[in-house]
Amino acid sequence: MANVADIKEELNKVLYPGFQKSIIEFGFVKDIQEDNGTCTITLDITSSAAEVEEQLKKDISAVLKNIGINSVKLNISKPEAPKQQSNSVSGQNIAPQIKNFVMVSSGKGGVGKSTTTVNLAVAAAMQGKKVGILDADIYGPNIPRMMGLIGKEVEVVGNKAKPFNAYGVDVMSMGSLMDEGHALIWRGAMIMKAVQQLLRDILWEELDILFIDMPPGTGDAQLTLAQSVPVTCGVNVTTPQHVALDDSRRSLDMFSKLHIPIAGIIENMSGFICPNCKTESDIFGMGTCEPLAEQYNTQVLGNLPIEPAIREGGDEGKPIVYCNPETESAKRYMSTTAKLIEFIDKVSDTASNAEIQPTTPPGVSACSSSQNSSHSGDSCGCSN
Ligand SMILES: Nc1ncnc2c1ncn2[C@@H]1O[C@H](COP(=O)(O)OP(=O)(O)OP(=O)(O)O)[C@@H](O)[C@H]1O
Repeated sequence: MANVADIKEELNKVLYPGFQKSIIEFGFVKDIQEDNGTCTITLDITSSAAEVEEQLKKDISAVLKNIGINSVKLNISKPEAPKQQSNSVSGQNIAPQIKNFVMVSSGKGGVGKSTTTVNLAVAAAMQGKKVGILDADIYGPNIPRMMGLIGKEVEVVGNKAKPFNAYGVDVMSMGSLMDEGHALIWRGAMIMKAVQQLLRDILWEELDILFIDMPPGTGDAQLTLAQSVPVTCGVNVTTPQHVALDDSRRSLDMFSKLHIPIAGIIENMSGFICPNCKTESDIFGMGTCEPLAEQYNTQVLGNLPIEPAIREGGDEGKPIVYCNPETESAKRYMSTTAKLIEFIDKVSDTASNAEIQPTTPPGVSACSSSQNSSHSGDSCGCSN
């Protein structure tokens, strides 16, 4: 009858799949028990792949048969398989301390994307979340003004920059890192580097949600972001006019191509609330985003009216949702944010960027068709 030493000798012949060393040499065999012809082996392996486990079972049974053991019980402990999340085989995440990344996009400029980002972020902080805003709108970084941070110096710790904090929200903007009024001509590779540095070289604390204010359109910044971190979901901001909705479609298509779950559309400048009589009137149209949302199997997260206090809040660095919470707009920002958080909670564990691979060699723009193009506002190379 075979004893534990005999069993160990046989197991020394079992190679770990894909390697030239045995499971004994690797130290994977943690325990061997022999009881009346039944052998119980405890293995601690490093792969979560089912094929590895199957192969080991086959090989161990085969070698033990040689010494008359036909009944083998294997207890294999292995690492948990990584969770399949939304959107790279690389699965890059250069800012793992942040739980959720929300990409705020718009098909075109001037629809209120930055205003919306600020108020959503402040509202989320007011609802108890640890929140940050990354202003990646390199062509028009407006977040410092809207958060009352104009003229504030960036604090550098070691070789990293510390985010500002305003209204309970951590904030960093390209605008705070560039000389004021200094316009840069951004090329594809520069954009990619800037977006990555804003994630990697900023001392972001542990956050529940990082809201990312993207440049308008669908270009290098969007693709780089999706390749660098697992984006939890995307929010599209639009105005209700049909011309704006056409641009929004491109933005929503981009989310789909990048496997980013669409949290919803925010219809901004949806009706006008008169500051005097408080009546709401239709200016650019209202409710036109519902069919668009249906088409993309998503929802309208909220309708924000044109309210002069929203613009004033932006210009003065006093977000309406925090500074004028009694206004209709502030209430709508709060309910829109609650809906967004509900969506984030639903999809949070599924976000990944494992399928998004660089489409061009490092240093070359992934999206621009020409390396010399300075601003590829609406060219999404991801589709090529
Ligand atoms: N609902 C609103 N009511 C009143 N004013 C608004 C509203 N939304 C945005 N605005 C104003 O419209 C202007 C453009 O807004 P904002 O800068 O947020 O747009 P944007 O889409 O981020 O633009 P860009 O992409 O060009 O940076 C700002 O002056 C802002 O205060």
